[in-house]
Amino acid sequence: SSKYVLSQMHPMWQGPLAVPGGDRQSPIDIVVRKSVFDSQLKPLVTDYDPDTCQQIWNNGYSFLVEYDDTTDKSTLKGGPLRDKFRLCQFHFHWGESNAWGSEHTLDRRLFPAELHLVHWNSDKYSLFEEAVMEDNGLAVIGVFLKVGKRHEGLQKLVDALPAIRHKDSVVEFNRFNPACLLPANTDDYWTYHGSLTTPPLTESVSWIVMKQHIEVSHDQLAVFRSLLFTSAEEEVQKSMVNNFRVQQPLRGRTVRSSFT
Ligand SMILES: NS(=O)(=O)c1ccc(NC(=O)NCCO)cc1
Ligand SMILES: [Zn+2]
Repeated sequence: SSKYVLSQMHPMWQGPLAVPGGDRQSPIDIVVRKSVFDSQLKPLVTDYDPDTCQQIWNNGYSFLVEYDDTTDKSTLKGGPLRDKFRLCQFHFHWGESNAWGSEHTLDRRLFPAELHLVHWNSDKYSLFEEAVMEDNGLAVIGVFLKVGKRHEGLQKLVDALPAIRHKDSVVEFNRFNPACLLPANTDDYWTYHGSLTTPPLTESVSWIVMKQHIEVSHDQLAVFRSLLFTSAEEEVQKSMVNNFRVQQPLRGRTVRSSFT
């Protein structure tokens, strides 16, 4: 209806936000031929307990599926990581069209969306809020989405989205195993040191970007775009689209690959 202003550029995304001394900002363009194979990189080991899934909510930037991270029940280790990391939430970034939407790019190639599984170092810290301030306090797995066949595992999440259309809406969400959103091959990835891609943009993230994408249907992605940036009370509603940050300078960082 006319009440909904389509794909208003959300103020937060206009241009790269300068971060004082920000020389390891994310996202970046991964120049595949410039990535360096590192034989020391191990396969990722994820061990997610679907019973730790708690709620799904619209935080005004994306929608988050939050996990109980008070114990080591849903964890990530291996890969480039020395410690054990606890899953706290996952979310996505997407465009208003299938032509763009991802945060990272591969040789400048944009994907329609990108999944982020957010973990914090539970060997060293006792809370996300502590870990987010520390070098390598966080580990985020990035998975590219392409439009194709319907993703059966995603559908349970898609069906919950109409209930959290507006900013700050929350619904209970249980028994979802995020492993179903990982690609078949999780041995091949790129990794680099970077930052959160939304405020506070802290430079505490070991990024692990999967080489293999997952496929979701056009209709499933359209439901992501039916979410709103705005709360129910606001006069003008803004479609939640283009919630990605622009690529940031590499500043001499090396992107390592786990595969040749
Ligand atoms: N897009 S991103 O870099 O993966 C990212 C992850 C977590 C956050 N912040 C966060 O998780 N805050 C506290 C609990 O939600 C912000 C950005
Ligand atoms: Zn993200």
